[in-house]
Amino acid sequence: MTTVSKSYESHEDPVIDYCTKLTIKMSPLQEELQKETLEKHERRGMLGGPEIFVIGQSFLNLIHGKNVLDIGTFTGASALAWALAIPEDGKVISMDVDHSALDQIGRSIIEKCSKTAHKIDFRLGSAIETLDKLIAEGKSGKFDLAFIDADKVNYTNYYEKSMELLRSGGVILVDNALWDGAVVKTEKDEATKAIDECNRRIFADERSNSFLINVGDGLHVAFKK
Ligand SMILES: C[S@@+](CC[C@H](N)C(=O)[O-])C[C@H]1O[C@@H](n2cnc3c(N)ncnc32)[C@H](O)[C@@H]1O
Repeated sequence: MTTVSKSYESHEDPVIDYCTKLTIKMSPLQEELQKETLEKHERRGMLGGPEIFVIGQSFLNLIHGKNVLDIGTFTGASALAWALAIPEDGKVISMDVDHSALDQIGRSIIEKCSKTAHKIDFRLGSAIETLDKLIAEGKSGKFDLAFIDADKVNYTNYYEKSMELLRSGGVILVDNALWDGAVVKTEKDEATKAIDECNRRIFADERSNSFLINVGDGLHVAFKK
């Protein structure tokens, strides 16, 4: 079985190489952040794939997106990608339980560009709590895109809360939706079961139009009706 590994990892499929080479476009700031993360962080495999960022940026352009939920910050690469794609008055709320990777690597790189940095609001704490707080503050229906990329056991919860917070026509991107192919295996650990459950929940959900694509580590795309 072939699944597509992240484009910054080595793999042996020349067709995938061809596709990613002719898809990935990164700003110098993104290149620096990717390089520093891959060179310096011991959990570098958590870094989002740049082809996923291009897809998300394209959706943001398509739907004229301004307000983004970035669920799982790590070194800030996905937050930076969305900030680069939204207008001056847009906002990315990026959430994580741990800011050590951001403080070690991403924050100083992102802050070099004042035109982009002010668009990102990094929130420390459980993403469930951050999303619930946004709902309690009356922000339901105010967001254009949600990128789900934090702890896998909460994927369905993140999907549900994102559906609540998105406006009609908004898009949810669920990263790692194939989990290196583990979703099709008979034996599944807790994370794999949770991703599989979320994929099936999205497929059955009449509130959205969706498709699951074999790009990167799998990307489930759902447009809120
Ligand atoms: C795969 S990384 C995010 C990668 C990032 N989106 C990117 O594109 O480079 C997942 C992140 O989720 C965070 N995380 C794990 N559990 C969490 C939780 N319950 N709430 C918020 N963040 C969580 C981890 O600390 C980690 O930084």
